[in-house]
Amino acid sequence: MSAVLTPDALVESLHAIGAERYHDRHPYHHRMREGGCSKAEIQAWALNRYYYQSRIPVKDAIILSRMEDPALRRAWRQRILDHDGDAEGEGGIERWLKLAEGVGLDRADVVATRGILPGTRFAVDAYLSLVRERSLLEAIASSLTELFSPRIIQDRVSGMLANYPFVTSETLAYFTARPEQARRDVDVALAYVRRHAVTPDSQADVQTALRLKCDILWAMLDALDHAYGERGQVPPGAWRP
Ligand SMILES: O=C(O)c1cc(C(=O)O)c2c(n1)C(=O)C(=O)c1cc(C(=O)O)[nH]c1-2
Repeated sequence: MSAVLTPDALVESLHAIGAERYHDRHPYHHRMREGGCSKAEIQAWALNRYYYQSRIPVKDAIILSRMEDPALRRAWRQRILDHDGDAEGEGGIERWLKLAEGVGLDRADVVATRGILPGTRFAVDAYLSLVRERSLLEAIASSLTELFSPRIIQDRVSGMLANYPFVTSETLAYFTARPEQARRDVDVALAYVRRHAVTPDSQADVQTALRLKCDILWAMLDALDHAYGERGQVPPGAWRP
């Protein structure tokens, strides 16, 4: 059996997982930021990722429903507000729809998730299953890919603005608020993990949950690459440029 890690060593091991398998290493991400994607590939990314965006508050509501501690619920419920907003026309989901419209998609089609890839659906639904079926500690730990998101967001936004004339900073406004929100989300999740993952088994569970979440994000880009990249195998029923 492996030895128990200090909280700092556990966090270090999580960073090592991110360095190995976060989706900033995926070829689709690199192609996108370097200007190698067609407009259709950018549109496919926006369309498919909307499904992820739309499920995030549902995922957080599942996690919230499993929390017994009011202080933790207070901290966690902010995530739902970030995505749903406080009123019509506000919040991250609305801003993602603006992004999708900005790259030329029809809002109603995006909201209907018509034409999303089977791989996207399976990957995102796996995230919901994970937070429903595994322990609260693992559910919380699975959000820790946000440790790495500020970096990929900066990389993506600067690359897209530099390389695609049809992409504007207004279109990408979704990402403006995210790095700060992600840092705040991570503070809460990491404090919980440091406090509760104090045995070799629970620490291994945390690492496994983070790997699984990295795999989910990776699988989403794999699906896009397979359908809209060089191979161009668009599955039946999926969006065609
Ligand atoms: O742009 C990205 O690459 C990226 C990555 C991630 C992530 O690492 O999970 C999230 C987001 N964006 C994001 O915008 C977001 O709201 C978000 C919520 C969560 C989560 O697991 O609770 N991850 C992410």
